[in-house]
Amino acid sequence: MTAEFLKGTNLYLVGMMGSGKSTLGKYLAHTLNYRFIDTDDVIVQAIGHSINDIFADQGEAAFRNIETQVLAQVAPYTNTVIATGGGMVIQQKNWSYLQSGLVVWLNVSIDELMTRLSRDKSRPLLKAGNLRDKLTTLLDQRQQRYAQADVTVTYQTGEKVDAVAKRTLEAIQTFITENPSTSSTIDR
Ligand SMILES: Nc1ncnc2c1ncn2[C@@H]1O[C@H](COP(=O)(O)OP(=O)(O)O)[C@@H](O)[C@H]1O
Ligand SMILES: O=C(O)C1=C[C@@H](OP(=O)(O)O)[C@@H](O)[C@H](O)C1
Repeated sequence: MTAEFLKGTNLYLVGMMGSGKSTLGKYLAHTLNYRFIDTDDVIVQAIGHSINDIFADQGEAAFRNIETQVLAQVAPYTNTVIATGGGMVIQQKNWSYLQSGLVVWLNVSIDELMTRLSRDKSRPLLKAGNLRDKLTTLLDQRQQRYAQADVTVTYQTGEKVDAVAKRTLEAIQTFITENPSTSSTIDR
């Protein structure tokens, strides 16, 4: 599929850990013939350590700085789907990069995130304590930021990635039709 309406604009996927940004991002990139980048993967490759180890050795603040640097590096690209880490939205300065493209919030319920993440060991912020409490606290802190996205796609129970992707592209198309000046990769 060539999505003429996108005009090469990058798509940034934001949302909670486990919301499916990487899964949907790969699918969308394949569908659109776009490149796919996962900012966490870029960080792991650049630093040579897992996200868990970076948090443990250098702390969250250092991770957030690296995350911003990676975002700054990928922002000039075009024709790219970028799956961001769940905390990318926290820092306001990151929004200047995110808004160089089109931002999509993958909004997934805490119950669904619980199902997906209950056995996960790769996410340092979920390591200790009660998973539901942690997710609820993080979502409370971040929800307003996620809601700054151009497009919100709310996951419907049981929906497979192809169905989520179809709805995402429809929502993006509607957004661009209603906001024609935002479909350019420059001067947003
Ligand atoms: N539509 C979906 N339905 C069910 N499980 C999903 C869906 N999309 C992703 N997942 C699963 O949820 C987990 C987290 O997905 P992932 O893409 O890594 O999320 P994120 O990149 O947002 O952290 C993975 O196990 C993935 O297979
Ligand atoms: O929500 C967060 O603060 C984080 C989300 C993770 O990415 P995913 O959203 O891809 O799991 C990763 O960047 C790190 O563990 C911190």
